[in-house]
Amino acid sequence: MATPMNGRRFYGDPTIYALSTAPGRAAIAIIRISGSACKDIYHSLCPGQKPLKPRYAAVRTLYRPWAKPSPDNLLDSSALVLYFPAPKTVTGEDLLELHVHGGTAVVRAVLAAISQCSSAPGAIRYAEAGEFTRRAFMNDRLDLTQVEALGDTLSANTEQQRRLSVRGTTNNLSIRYESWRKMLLAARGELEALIDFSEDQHFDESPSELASSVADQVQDLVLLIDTHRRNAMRGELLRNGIAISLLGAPNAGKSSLLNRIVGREAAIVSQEAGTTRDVVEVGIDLGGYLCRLGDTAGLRSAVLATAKAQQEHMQEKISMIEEEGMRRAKQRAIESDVVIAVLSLELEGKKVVLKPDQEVIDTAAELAEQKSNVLVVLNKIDLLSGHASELENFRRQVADALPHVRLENIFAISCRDAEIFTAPDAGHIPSFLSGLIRQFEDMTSAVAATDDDTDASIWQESLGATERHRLLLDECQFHLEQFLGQVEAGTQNTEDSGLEEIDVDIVLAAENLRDAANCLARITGKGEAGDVEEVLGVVFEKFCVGK
Ligand SMILES: Nc1nc2c(ncn2[C@@H]2O[C@H](COP(=O)(O)OP(=O)(O)OP(=O)(O)O)[C@@H](O)[C@H]2O)c(=O)[nH]1
Repeated sequence: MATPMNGRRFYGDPTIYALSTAPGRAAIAIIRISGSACKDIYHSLCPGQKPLKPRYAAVRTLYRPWAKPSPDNLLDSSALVLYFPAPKTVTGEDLLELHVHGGTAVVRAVLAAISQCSSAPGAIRYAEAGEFTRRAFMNDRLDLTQVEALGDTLSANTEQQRRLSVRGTTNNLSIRYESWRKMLLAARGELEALIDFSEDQHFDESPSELASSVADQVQDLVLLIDTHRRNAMRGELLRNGIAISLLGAPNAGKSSLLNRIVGREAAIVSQEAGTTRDVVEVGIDLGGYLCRLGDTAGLRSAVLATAKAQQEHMQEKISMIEEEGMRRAKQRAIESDVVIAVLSLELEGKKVVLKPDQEVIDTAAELAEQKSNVLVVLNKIDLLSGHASELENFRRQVADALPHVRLENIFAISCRDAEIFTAPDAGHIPSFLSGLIRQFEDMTSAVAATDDDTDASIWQESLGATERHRLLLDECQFHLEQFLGQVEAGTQNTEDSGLEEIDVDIVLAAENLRDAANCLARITGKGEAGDVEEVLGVVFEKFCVGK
């Protein structure tokens, strides 16, 4: 059944068909058929009608197969039919497209008719999920990186996911991986020539010169791969969503802010401190970025009491449940891509004060020092009515307490004003959101390989690399570093012992280059058959029937 084609298994039989548009009532439904029986199916459904001109749309009447073309046997009175001959088709096989009227009964009747077009059992069957794309891959019409990008395109929900996946459907990523692989294979070839011919042939370079020039090339490649991996991680933020944590003292207004951002009452807001005990997570599209926004339990120092307890001169102990809530809040913040520390102004008698809890400040300061991903919002600025000039002082106080947070990342807001008023920037929430989206842009734009490399746009496509690519690149980098370590140690030995010949185990070094090249081949699907089959299952899981 299977015949070899371009070194891969050719998926010639059986012919597959499927409804490629969404099921349900619609103006038009498109049925795709791929395989060697396309022409036979056409002649069975459109008996006596003109042959199709390849790649031209034609209007045809569809009848039940093997039946007289009479009104009784009519399936669809006018369908648009297109025929694409192999091999330059989306699947690499003959392809027939039937654009029929989108009524459920019409579609069902045409699908049933297609399955009856051949008397040979199993020659024509309904396609499995992703089978058209699988055939495109098997017939070299798409490589694995393009297949993955296609899967992402189909599941893209936000604008940024769409942009990322559409970029990946070109084969630029594969071209890059292939060029790296070829470079490694050439380097390996040079090294192996040393083993095979060094005894009886003269080389322009001495063995040690050759080893160090190969090491220089490999070193450059390691830098490129490392940049590519960093960009892949940035792309993963777009694909998987940016995790955001709201961190702050009880009653600072975390739940109120979450509700203002989401635009609905996703979290409970209450005057009672400690309302949020566990992480409340909401998925949201912010400016085209998929985000997972988490409201967390309030953080407070053990010695500090709530406002009510303070007034009554008593201290509240932190219960075990609250302690667990705080632990989860901190853990979630550590694991998040962005942390929003919510501080609030409070009324002390008639005076408005900023009394941030030390636990919140310490946690935010530590996070800001480790990664520059902390934004601060100073909430409840409506309490300042009439004393708005004091706001700058409060902002400065926050900046002093959190020196690693940039001043432009400290925002003053009022969740209450945002709730009550309808003005475009009520409560300054939209200004804060613009700042948040700027942070997303910074985190997800491509980085260049070196500081001198000012044009990061050539790295743009690296954002489309998937987690699978990144893991294989990690493995590739490991082998390259092994190689560099061997050359370095060998060169050192040569120098120390005054040897003329380089003391590097060339066989082992070449083996590392081979393993590194193989990792790159596995990314594009040009690896060994077993590897390819293994990833195919994972990649095609995402696909729907008809794609
Ligand atoms: N004046 C004023 N009050 C606010 C503002 N934002 C929130 N509040 C009030 O502050 C109180 C606490 O708000 P929440 O949003 O529940 O605070 P929280 O940080 O989620 O509290 P916990 O769940 O206890 O951690 C509620 O009574 C809110 O109405 C604001 O901008 N101005």
